[in-house]
Amino acid sequence: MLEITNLSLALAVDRSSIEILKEVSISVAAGEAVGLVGESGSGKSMTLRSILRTLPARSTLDGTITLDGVDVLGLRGEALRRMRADDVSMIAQNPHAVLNPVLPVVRYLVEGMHDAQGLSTSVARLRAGELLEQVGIDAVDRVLGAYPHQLSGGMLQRVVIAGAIAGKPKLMLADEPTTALDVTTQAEVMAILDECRRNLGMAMLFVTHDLDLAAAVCDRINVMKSGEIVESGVPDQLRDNPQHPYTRILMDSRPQGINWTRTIGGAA
Ligand SMILES: Nc1ncnc2c1ncn2[C@@H]1O[C@H](COP(=O)(O)OP(=O)(O)OP(=O)(O)O)[C@@H](O)[C@H]1O
Repeated sequence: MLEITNLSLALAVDRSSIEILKEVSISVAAGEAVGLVGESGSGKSMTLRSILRTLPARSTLDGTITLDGVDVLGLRGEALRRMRADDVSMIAQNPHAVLNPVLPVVRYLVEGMHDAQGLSTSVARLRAGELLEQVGIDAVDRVLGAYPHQLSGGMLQRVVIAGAIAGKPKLMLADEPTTALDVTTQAEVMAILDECRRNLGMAMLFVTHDLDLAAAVCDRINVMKSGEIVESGVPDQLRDNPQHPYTRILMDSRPQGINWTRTIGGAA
């Protein structure tokens, strides 16, 4: 469904050009969860931003990105807006940066559904309640009426997930969606995201620096270093028999924290 082929990205900074991505190829089939794992600065977020076409100015892209055969890099205007509204959703690291701090949560969800799906306010309000239930929120009315600063990071990230699944997009881009949360909340939010994705049959490109977490939620994993994919494989293969020295380093430097495979249940 998503095919990224030989994607190279250069950014013009001052008078020079920095190579950010080098011949990156990643495929994600319908309903599949694919991981993109690597250290900070390796180019994971820039890969996601290339798909959404939200790169900084003065970026030069080479290669192709197709979504169900549609040339994403060729989309303009209304076609690009529709792709972002209907086909692809994004969950970023920090939910506080996503919601408007001076508006209650209900406005975020209702306006999102109004803009993307053309729902009336009353229908979108009902749907917002259903979506919050889907992401495991009990006190729906309290959360809908709350302002972002009145909610915990985990609760807010659930709201962002609710917004991201509202239009049942075919592809979810998740950029370290639990990194900004405390450890117990990370596990809860990750389990909700995984469950929603599976229930709706959505594909996901999942960015993390944590190989164990990627192994727990993904069917296949790509390891990225300095803008290049250095190894790809199914989770067991990468964990039990890593081929590239960098994958071995990632294995050896795994954070000792949550046992993700036990928490999520394991995709493989
Ligand atoms: N606006 C920008 N201008 C210039 N360079 C940038 C810009 N944004 C990112 N970069 C550079 O692009 C490279 C890749 O960054 P990217 O954010 O994709 O890394 P990442 O793997 O997602 O890291 P992290 O895990 O910290 O989010 C880095 O070297 C970064 O410094």
